[in-house]
Amino acid sequence: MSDTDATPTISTTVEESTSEREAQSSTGTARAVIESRNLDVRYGDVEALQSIDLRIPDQHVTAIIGPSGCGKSTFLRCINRMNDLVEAATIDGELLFNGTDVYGEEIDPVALRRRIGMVFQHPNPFPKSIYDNVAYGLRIQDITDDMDERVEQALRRAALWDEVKDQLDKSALDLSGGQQQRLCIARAIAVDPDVLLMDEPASALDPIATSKIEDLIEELAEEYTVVIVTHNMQQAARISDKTAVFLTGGELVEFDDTQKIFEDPESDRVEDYITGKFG
Ligand SMILES: Nc1ncnc2c1ncn2[C@@H]1O[C@H](COP(=O)(O)OP(=O)(O)OP(=O)(O)O)[C@@H](O)[C@H]1O
Repeated sequence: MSDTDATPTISTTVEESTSEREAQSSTGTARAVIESRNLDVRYGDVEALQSIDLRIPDQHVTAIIGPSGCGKSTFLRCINRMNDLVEAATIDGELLFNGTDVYGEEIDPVALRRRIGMVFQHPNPFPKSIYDNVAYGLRIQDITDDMDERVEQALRRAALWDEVKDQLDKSALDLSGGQQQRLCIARAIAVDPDVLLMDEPASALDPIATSKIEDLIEELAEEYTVVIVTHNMQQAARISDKTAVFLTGGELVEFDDTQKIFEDPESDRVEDYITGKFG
């Protein structure tokens, strides 16, 4: 289905939700931009997520932590329907983006992924120039006006402009790993998404590049909702506002303010995980 065929599109859904946004922000409570209700995911016989109920607040950083195989990436990939590409995956329950079920029949996954961008563990720039990487998403949306300005703004917001402004024609593949990852972030935000999903975005980077990405994530949360999967508990504690702890078996055990999770979790299992007793 093309974007123009999708009725209603994700864009109209977002516009319809403005009154909800205003109503909730007036109470001082962040609106949930993503909400899962009773979400179950299986890959064939493997139960990857069990009855996940989670509300991800607007314009904050939410970290998802937990031991290997507990379903963190699966949850992230459900949000923008990347799991559609996995034949064995079956999904039950509800996953709402601005109040609309992203698995609803009327939703176009390509349009959805423009509103919910994704950055992966290993930087994956296209084998094109720095400029063309950032311009890519805009061109496929037929946005051609003010292209130079849009590319510059995305690179600035991704804290990369000063390092690349004199070499925009250079191949993206010639950048360092950390620069490539910031370029991938610039590519994702050039189309002005609402949500950025990040799957261990710094785990392949050295400490200096990691620190730049962490600073950037905190800045991005002023404009976007960021959901980050990380194995690095210090990183989750440093940069996130909310933390969800998934444990083995695909269970969401606790979700709360990050400070509460790390200083005074309700669950003994979460405390054992945080303090390194397992996982
Ligand atoms: N494409 C797939 N096909 C079959 N099983 C899968 C697939 N992807 C994930 N799984 C299984 O689903 C479960 C959850 O995997 P997932 O990758 O979501 O966990 P994770 O918490 O992100 O792990 P890690 O921290 O190691 O990346 C695991 O048992 C995994 O083996």
